[in-house]
Formats: sequence, structure tokens, C-alpha cells
Amino acid sequence: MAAYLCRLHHIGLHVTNVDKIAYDLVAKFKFNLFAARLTEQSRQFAFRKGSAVFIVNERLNHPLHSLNGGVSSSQNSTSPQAQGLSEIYSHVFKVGDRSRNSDCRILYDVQRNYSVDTACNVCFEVKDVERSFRALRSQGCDFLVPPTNVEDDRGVVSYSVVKSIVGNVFHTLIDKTKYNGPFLPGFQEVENVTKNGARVEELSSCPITHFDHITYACPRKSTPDVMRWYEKHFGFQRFFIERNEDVNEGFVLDEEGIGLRLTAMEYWKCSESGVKLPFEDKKEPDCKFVIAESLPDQGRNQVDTFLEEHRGAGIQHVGLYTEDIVSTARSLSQAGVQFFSPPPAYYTEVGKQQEIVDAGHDPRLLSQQGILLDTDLRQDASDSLCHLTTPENKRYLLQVFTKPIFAEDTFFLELIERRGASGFGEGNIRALWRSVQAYMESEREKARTQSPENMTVQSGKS
Ligand SMILES: O=C(O)C(=O)Cc1ccc(O)cc1
Repeated sequence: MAAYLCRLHHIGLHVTNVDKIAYDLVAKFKFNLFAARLTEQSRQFAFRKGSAVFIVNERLNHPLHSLNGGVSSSQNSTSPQAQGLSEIYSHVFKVGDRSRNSDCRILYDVQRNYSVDTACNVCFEVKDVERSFRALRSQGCDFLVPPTNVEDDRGVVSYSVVKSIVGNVFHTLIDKTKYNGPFLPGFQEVENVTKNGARVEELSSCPITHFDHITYACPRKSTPDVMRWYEKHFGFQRFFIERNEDVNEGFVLDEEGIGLRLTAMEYWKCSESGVKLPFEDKKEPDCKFVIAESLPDQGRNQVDTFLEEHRGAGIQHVGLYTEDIVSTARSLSQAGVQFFSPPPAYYTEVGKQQEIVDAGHDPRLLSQQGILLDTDLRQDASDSLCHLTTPENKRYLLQVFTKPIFAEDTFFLELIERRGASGFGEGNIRALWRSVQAYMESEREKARTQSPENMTVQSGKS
């Protein structure tokens, strides 16, 4: 292994219009905008919920802005969404005098123009950036940013950015051990207070605590190379989604229109060097990585759609862990988040209904939010009670998936609540797959009927 990863620090998004995604993260997903960095050429906003942090990067000279009449989105903040956001954070838009920020680089990330909005940076804390850089480079890794220091009066942070083997995914490796400021040098804190003086945090009650997993959509047959890359460079280890999963094949769902191969991996947080993490008793929540590939025989599917619309492999979705999925999904959907729902029959199937009731849930409440429930059939050897089938010692997994959050059919978020289950529910994946397939088909049908060709035909008929 070349780099010892201590923990996931943040996930970076690159977008052409930060207002829209900022509005969605704050007003709909209940994240707090807590830090911002504005320069004449870029805006970087940081959003937090529990320990889950997104940094959204926007470059103001992106070619798409010129397509919109040469007006950058930040100058054109009159959209209802931008107005809504500035209502909440009236003071953010005054943060720092942009012209004072002479360093116009995007910090802690790469400076790239993507043709579509994308989630493409997974930033890890490491203990020694220079050492990780040298070790990874000697193993042949490509670096987009060499070790770089950024400092302010609270200390210094070093980072570098390495290209991964997956599409446009980069990893910022960051060392904050010599920094005692609230976030990162160069960012200014944003006070979470509304115009009426209420704390923004108090406005939300959904207990999202951390990133549970990150799923990559990858081309067919690329999984072994991706696995090897993460094992060799970051010491990731295989995580078996299912007890009987084949080491080489991964977890395969190949049936009636579902063609999916999933392989999961996890990393060891500074474990080699015996570093103690600040979570002495409580194990720090870890974030798994899932590689999703589509299989050839079951027709076009959501992984293929991602690869096409994203123009290559990348982060397909991020799972947000919540301690109460029912209240979180309710609160988010009331705020306007759109979730995929399985067919209503899912909740009335005899076996499923009983499974939900056994898990202590009300099928009606789950169906209102489209929440899927699966019983984990994996049991540890240490699970002495595993032969008993009482509801108390079964493990459950609850999940609900949002519709894509960018304009393209690409990146989405997921809410996940684990009741002892550590894998990914096979039944949930099936149900999700079907609901996404149905959505994609209806979108395609909509696009087909709205195409100018069809309009002519329709108007000709009437
Ligand atoms: O269940 C999850 O969250 C997964 O990550 C598995 C998965 C991966 C890709 C899909 O298109 C659908 C499901």
C-alpha cells in the first residue's frame, strides 16, 4: 500500500451553476452551508450534515456560461432558487471581498472544465502528503496537483490531488494535522443564522450522520482493474456483499431485465500504523466503495445511461446514512426532494408486508416515501443466535433513492438506515432497479412524444 488513509474528508462536486445545487442541498437536503471561498474566477461552497461534507466548486469562466449569453450564474442570481438561498444566507453573498482573494485557483481540487455537472472528487485525510505523493508517484500514479501548502493564521494544510483509475474521479489527499481552524485555509466561515436570527440547524430535524458508501458506475469488465488499483495504492480490502459471493464474479444480479455486477471494497483507516482515531470507543463510521457494472444480456440500464450521459465512468451515487429514514425521507420529500418509488404492489406482497412488520415498521409509512426494506441474510460466525429467526436478531437495511440531482440522468443520492445489516439488500437492489428502469423508460417516452417530429405528427392528426 502506498498511502495510509485516515478518513474520508469530503466529496467534491463540479457544477456550472452553484446556486441551483446549493439551494437543493440547503433547502431540500437540509445541509448547512458552513464555509465559502469566493474569487473572481470561482466559487467554492462547503455544506455539512453530520460528518458528511460536500464541497461544490463552480468556475465562472466555464464555456457553458458564455452559451447563456455570457452572463455568469453568480452575476445572474435572480432565479427563484438563488433568491431562496440568499434569503436563508443573506450574508453569504457578501462573504469576503472577492477582489481581496488574489489566488483565483480552485483550492483542494483540480481545475477542470467538465461538459456535465459531476461529483468527482473523494478527498481523504492522510498523515503525510509528501510521503503519500512520493510513494504513489513511484507506483506510477498521475498527480494533477503536487504537494501544496495553504496557510492562514490558524496553521497550514497540505494537499495534493491524484487521478484515480475510474473515469473523472480524483482523490485529494489532505493533511490537516497542523491546522486548528474551523475548516480549511482560504475558506470563510458562514454563520448559520437566518434573517430572523434563528439557527439554520434548528430548522432541520433529519438525523443524517455520515457518508455510508460511494458507488462508481464503471464500464463492463473494468471491476478487477479498479479493485487492484485501490488495493495497491490505498490498501482497500474486498467487502463481500453476500456470503456466497464469488471472489472473481462479485455480486451478480442477472435476471428479467436486471443485469448488474456489484463489487464492494472498504479501506483501513490508518490501521497499519496503529494510529488512534478520535473515536475511541465508537468505531468511526466507515464509508464503503461499490463498483457497479452492467451486464450485457438484459438491455440498456441505469449504469449504461450514467456512462453515456456522464460521458464516462464516475460516481453514480452517494449513500447518506440516517438514524431515522422514515422521518428523514418525510422531511426531505416535504422540502421537495423526489424519490424513486417501487411499484405499490411491493408493500402489499405477503412476504414483504410481514418482513416490514417484523422489522417494526408500518408498510403504509414506508410506502408513502418509497422506502425499501430488506432483511440481511448474512450472519457472522460470532452471531450465536443466527439460527433463531425471531425478529429481534434479524438485521435490516432500509434504503430510498432520489432522482438524479443534476440536469442529466447521472448522479443521485440515497438515504440508508442500517439496523445491524452491513451489506446491500439484494431485494432492495431489485426493487430500486425496477423503479429506475420504469422512470428511465417514462423519461424516454416523454422525450419521444415531445420531439418535434412527433409534434408535427400530432398536430397533423388534430
Ligand atoms: O444499493 C446500493 O446503494 C448500491 O450501491 C447498489 C447499487 C449500485 C448501482 C445501482 O445502479 C443500483 C444499486
